[in-house]
Amino acid sequence: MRILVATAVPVERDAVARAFTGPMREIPLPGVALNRTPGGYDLLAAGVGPALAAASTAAALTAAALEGAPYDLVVSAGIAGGFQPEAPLGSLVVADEITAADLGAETADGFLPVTELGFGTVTHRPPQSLVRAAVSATGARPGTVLTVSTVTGTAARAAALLERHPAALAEAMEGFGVAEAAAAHGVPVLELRAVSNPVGPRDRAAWRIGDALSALTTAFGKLTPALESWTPHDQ
Ligand SMILES: O=C(O)c1cccc(C(=O)CC[C@H]2O[C@@H](n3cnc4c(=O)[nH]cnc43)[C@H](O)[C@@H]2O)c1
Repeated sequence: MRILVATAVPVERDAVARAFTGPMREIPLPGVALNRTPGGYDLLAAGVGPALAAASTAAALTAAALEGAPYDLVVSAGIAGGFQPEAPLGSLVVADEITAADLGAETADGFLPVTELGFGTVTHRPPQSLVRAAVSATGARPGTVLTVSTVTGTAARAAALLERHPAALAEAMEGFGVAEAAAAHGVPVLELRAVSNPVGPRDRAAWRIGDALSALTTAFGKLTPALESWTPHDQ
């Protein structure tokens, strides 16, 4: 099983790396660098936001395919804002839906997703069996993880997002981009997030990034055996 784990920034990648023992090997590729674990996981700090995350993930997927050793699974991982009270700080969320929350058009009657404008897609659904395996291994809650290009900073915006996406547990900035790249290569995707801050009014003092990064390390320690025993044919 060849697995690519895409985080946004190096501190998230390093939090994932701490779940593995042994030395990492750096593999430079055009535009990106992979950190390969002794067990063969490739860790990628893919950048912040859906566009850069998609471009970096696509570069890694293309390089692997051209080498004749394509990935079997892509995991989008990192910290996230959690919708309260369902996703408290330090808790884990696994996406059963990865949804681009701000990909569309603002109209006088409200927001229209691109799908209602007649093109594109706004949601990717990871394989249900994989979500179940990840939930059971890590204790994460399953739910929608929104991808946004602008971090929510007001209670009104948080409420508007929840009204449109009642099953949303968390928001982050890369999952949909990573999922688009994976889908273009026909590779399944999973998104795992550790909650570092509440979604809502901006309050930097409320961030618990260290706790979220520790939760991410612990989660990957439990997740990897589950990923390795999962087969893409499971539903
Ligand atoms: O400046 C702020 O108010 C602010 C609040 C929360 C997060 C940020 C970031 O720049 C982090 C972006 C980074 O981390 C993920 N992330 C973490 N929390 C959130 C969130 O509440 N909403 C969206 N993304 C979040 C995200 O995936 C990025 O990689 C700044």
